[in-house]
Amino acid sequence: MRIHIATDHAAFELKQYLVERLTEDGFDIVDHGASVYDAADDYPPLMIACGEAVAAEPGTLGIVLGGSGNGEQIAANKVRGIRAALAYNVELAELARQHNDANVVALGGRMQTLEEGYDIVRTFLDTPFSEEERHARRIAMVEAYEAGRS
Ligand SMILES: O=C(CO)[C@H](O)[C@H](O)COP(=O)(O)O
Repeated sequence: MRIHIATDHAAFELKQYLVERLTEDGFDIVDHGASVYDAADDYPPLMIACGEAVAAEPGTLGIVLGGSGNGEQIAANKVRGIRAALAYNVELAELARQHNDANVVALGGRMQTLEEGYDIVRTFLDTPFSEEERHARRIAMVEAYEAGRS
C-alpha cells in the first residue's frame, strides 16, 4: 500500500521514525517533506501537498504530522476529497477508519512517544472502513456539501 507522509519541524523526528518503521513493514512511503529540520518552517504547504497526493491517488492513505496535529489536519482537510482525522490514541485511529473512512491521519509529535505514534499510525493503516450504511450515508452528505450539491 502506498502511504503519503508530511511533517513540519515539530514532528520531524516522528516522521523519520515512521518512514523507517513503515518501510520495514513493507509500505511504499512517499515523503512530501520537510526534508531537513528547519525550526521556522510552516506546515500548510507541506500538508496540502500530502493531501493533494492522496486525493490524486485513490486507495492511498496519508499521514500529516506537526506539534499538535491540529493545524496539519485543518490544512489537509482543505484539499477536496480529503477526510483527515486527528488521532491521539489507537481507538481514535480505529474509529477514523471504521466510521469516517478517513484517508489521512493527523498526529502531534509532541503528544506521545515515537512508539505510541507508530501504534496509532499502524492501527489507522490496518483498519478498514466498516462499509456500514449509516456511516456511508453520513460521509456522502459531507461529500455532497463539498461538491456544492447540498
Ligand atoms: O502543531 C502545529 C500546528 O497545529 C505546529 O507544528 C506548531 O504550531 C509549531 O509550533 P512552533 O512553531 O512553536 O514550533
